Amino acid sequence: MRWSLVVPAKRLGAAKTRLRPLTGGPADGGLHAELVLALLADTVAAARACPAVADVVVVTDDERAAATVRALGARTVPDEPDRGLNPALAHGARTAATGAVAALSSDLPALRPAELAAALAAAAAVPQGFVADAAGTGTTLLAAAGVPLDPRFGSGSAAAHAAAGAVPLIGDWPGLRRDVDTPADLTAAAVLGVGTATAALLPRLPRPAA
Ligand SMILES: Nc1nc2c(ncn2[C@@H]2O[C@H](COP(=O)(O)OP(=O)(O)OP(=O)(O)O)[C@@H](O)[C@H]2O)c(=O)[nH]1
Ligand SMILES: C=C(OP(=O)(O)O)C(=O)O
Repeated sequence: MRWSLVVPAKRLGAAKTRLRPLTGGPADGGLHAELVLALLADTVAAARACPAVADVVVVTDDERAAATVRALGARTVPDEPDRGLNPALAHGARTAATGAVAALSSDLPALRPAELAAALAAAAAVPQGFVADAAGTGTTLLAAAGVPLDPRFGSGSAAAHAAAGAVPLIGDWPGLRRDVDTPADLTAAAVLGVGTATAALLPRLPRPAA
């Protein structure tokens, strides 16, 4: 089974505010936006390199993010209907080229194509499945095969997805589970090994995460 992946990306300057301490605050010369973009680029590059993935669609109104992910082979769609993360994911899912669709977090710089392939293979066995983040409370992948994607991302989304009938997918997928919300998360991702975009940025951070 091959999958369409939907990746959300709000405007770079507005995203991932918990990472702002890493780049020195609002007057950082655009470094925060570069960091958010690097996390997205490494996530999309790993997804595009996964043989189980037919199509990557990034839901964004950020022109720089759109140009970067298109250069990596992803498609983009506008950030509609402008009602937050879950409606944006549902909108992206409706444009999918396949009947198997998964929402993937945009902040997975340590993602490996092989672990994404393994998680999608596990997801193919159930109508809806999800991968919890490293903390166990959030979600990094929500997959739907033959049924509409029903995204419930946000605080406590692992429990919300389980309550909606999605099956927790279990496997040794540390890069897939390692989303980067905080400086400590970036350190943990660096220990696993991050993609080229994030690796190039780490030495430029005034307060290095790793
Ligand atoms: N396209 C799109 N992406 C969104 C939207 N809201 C959030 N996202 C993306 O979804 C991911 C998780 O979003 P949140 O959990 O709200 O995190 P965040 O606001 O980026 O980070 P913090 O400010 O640190 O809480 C990030 O990659 C965001 O870019 C939205 O309305 N549209
Ligand atoms: C939106 C979510 O994650 P985060 O805020 O960690 O990006 C989530 O885990 O559902």
